[in-house]
Amino acid sequence: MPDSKMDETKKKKKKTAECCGYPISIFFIVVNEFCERFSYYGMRAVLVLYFRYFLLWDDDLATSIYHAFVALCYLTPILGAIIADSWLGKFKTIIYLSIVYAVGQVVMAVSTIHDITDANRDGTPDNFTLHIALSMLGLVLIALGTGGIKPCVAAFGGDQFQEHQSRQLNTFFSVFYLCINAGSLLSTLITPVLRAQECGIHTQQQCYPLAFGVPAALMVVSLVVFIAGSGMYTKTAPEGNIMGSVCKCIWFALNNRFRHRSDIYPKREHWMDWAEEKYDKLLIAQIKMVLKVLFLYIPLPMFWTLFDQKGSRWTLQATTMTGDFGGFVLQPDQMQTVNPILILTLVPIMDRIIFPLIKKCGLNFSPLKRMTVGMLFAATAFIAAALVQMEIDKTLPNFPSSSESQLKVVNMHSESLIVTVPSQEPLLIGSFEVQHTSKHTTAVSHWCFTISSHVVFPQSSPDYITFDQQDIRLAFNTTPEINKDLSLIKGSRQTLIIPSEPAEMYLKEDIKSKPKEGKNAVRFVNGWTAYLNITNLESSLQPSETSNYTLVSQGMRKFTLTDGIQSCEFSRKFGFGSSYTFLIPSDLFSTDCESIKEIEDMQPNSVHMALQIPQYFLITTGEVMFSVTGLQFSYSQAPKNMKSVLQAGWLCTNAVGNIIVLIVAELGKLPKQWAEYVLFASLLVAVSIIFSIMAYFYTYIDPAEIEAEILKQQETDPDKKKKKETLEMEEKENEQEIKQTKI
Ligand SMILES: CC(C)C[C@H](N)C(=O)N1CCC[C@H]1C(=O)O
Repeated sequence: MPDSKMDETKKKKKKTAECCGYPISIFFIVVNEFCERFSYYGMRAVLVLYFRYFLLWDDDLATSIYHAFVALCYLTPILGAIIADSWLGKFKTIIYLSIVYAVGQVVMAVSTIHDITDANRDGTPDNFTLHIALSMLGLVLIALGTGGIKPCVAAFGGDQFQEHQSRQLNTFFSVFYLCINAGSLLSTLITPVLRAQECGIHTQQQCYPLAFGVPAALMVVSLVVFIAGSGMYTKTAPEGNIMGSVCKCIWFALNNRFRHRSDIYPKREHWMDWAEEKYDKLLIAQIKMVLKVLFLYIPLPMFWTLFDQKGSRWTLQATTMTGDFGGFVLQPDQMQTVNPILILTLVPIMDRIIFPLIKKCGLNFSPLKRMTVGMLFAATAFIAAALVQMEIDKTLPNFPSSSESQLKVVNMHSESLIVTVPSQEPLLIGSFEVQHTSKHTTAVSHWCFTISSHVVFPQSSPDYITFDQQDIRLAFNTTPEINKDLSLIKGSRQTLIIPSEPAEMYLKEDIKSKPKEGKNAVRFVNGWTAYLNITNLESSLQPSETSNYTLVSQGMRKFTLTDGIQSCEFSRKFGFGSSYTFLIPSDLFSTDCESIKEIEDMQPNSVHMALQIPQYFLITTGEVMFSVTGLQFSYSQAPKNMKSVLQAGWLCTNAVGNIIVLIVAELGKLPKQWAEYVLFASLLVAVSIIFSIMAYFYTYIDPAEIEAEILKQQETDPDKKKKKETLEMEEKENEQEIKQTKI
């Protein structure tokens, strides 16, 4: 940094107002971060639902675009850091990119107003292309904004502290992290509630404009708060195109090293020293500092690969568990809020109790050691997740493999039927009853036939089901006897519905995995003599027809059945993740719906979501040790003119982790989920061992001290003038290049 500029900064630093040892400007920065994180996580909480239920995308497209957006948000920090450190400085970069961000949020909120294209006022947009285009534009702007400002805000916060405030500087990063999580916690609780409201000009629909509008408003507040602190900030001016100089210096060092590869040339301590002929010692030393830290970051994405699965695999795991806590019911996706809640409690505990205690015990718990231990905590979290998964697996239904089929027979005929399957006991199926046989595999290797075994009804009269090698054949004791050949779908569960007229029997595919989001799948078989309208079903049910599954949430659910003349109500309490087929008998209305029979296609979840708390506790403890420390470390080890760049490098580890999750999700899973968890835990243990070895060879530095020393040396260095001239020439060349490109 030119000496005049450094003096200017020093002068400004002296003027900063303090409160309890902290610069007052910090208040504006942490409030800004709180609002920004509220805005980001609030918008993210309803994004997939917006894709799925407003834009009507399928699950795969919705989740892919969502993950691509998250990855982009953690890649754009590089851009923000380059703009800040090489061109605008952190303050202006934060302001300009926050404007981009707020505009993005507003565009996103506008894209969710269905009325803007709903000319026929039917409640659905008429021009999806416009809504998609607007939302994609909004998301790109948001990604640019949120990612762009992220490395700058943390580094800008650090810049506010003076040399004598190093203890406060460390606490700042913890408070900064607390604000991130307080903002994200509040918004992930609030925005889904806002979405569930109904609003609209012509028709009332789910209120996405409010769910996206409130985060947009918070982003504007964030910007206003940041500008309000303007007069109090310590603003370090950028030192020209530092990133351009860094790239050129590295390129020159590599080239020069290659040109002098022969043994006749004496070796130099570091390959970057080959830039000494042309470049300033200070720049070379600064590049060395950054490269050393970036090298250390190579194994770190693995931590985020595990961490980011909280939102995907762990939430899926929660959908196979029960969230009934007695007084309140927790939905599977709400389990994720345990992470920010724990952050809010664990950060102060670590900072105030655990770390000071470790220090008192005389142990040197250096930042890199903390990060290694953080990784080990995350690995144990995955072992805990594997143990929970094993418990869940014990309660899951025995789904057919890809070479098996499962069949269940439902008899809605007025008389009992008997079914025989070769090499099995004959089965009696009473009228309006269900019969399931135990698993049976035929001798033919490519054709496995399994009949599930949930409920066993008493057997009384003999009749037969037969099946040949490819298909099954059913014979019924009706006059004349009915024979039916059926082809079962491999890897599927099917129900054979035998209606009041057995000759019209048909197969209906059953649900073959746990219903989504912990909901319950229900369907009805209409044994009533006329069509029926049932609440929650898409269309009316013809006589003998079986409806498709419809998903209902946990709790007491009421169904009204009507044939247009008579009606009755049927209520049932549901747990999580169950599936039922309800048989509607011919005496439906005379029994006031009481005679409806239920078949449990799938048991409700029985393992409690509270069992996930240990894994959340472990991963969050790991996060506090890894992420908060990483943030501090990236700031403290960066040269003053590349603080944002190193913050961006740190955030990049998160982006790469996210991308790995995407790839892993695409590549598919191990057959057993618990095995996948153990695999990830083992990989992270291996990576943390590698990281600890790398950390062992890392020497902590005080960049400011090194920089001051080099500057002092250069004062007396006769070569200094020459190198300064070269640098100035370079800068002029740069400027000319830029001018020419503009022309
Ligand atoms: C996922 C939580 C809502 C937030 C998380 N605990 C967290 O603070 N972060 C995850 C990535 C880095 C950091 C953030 O800056 O959001």
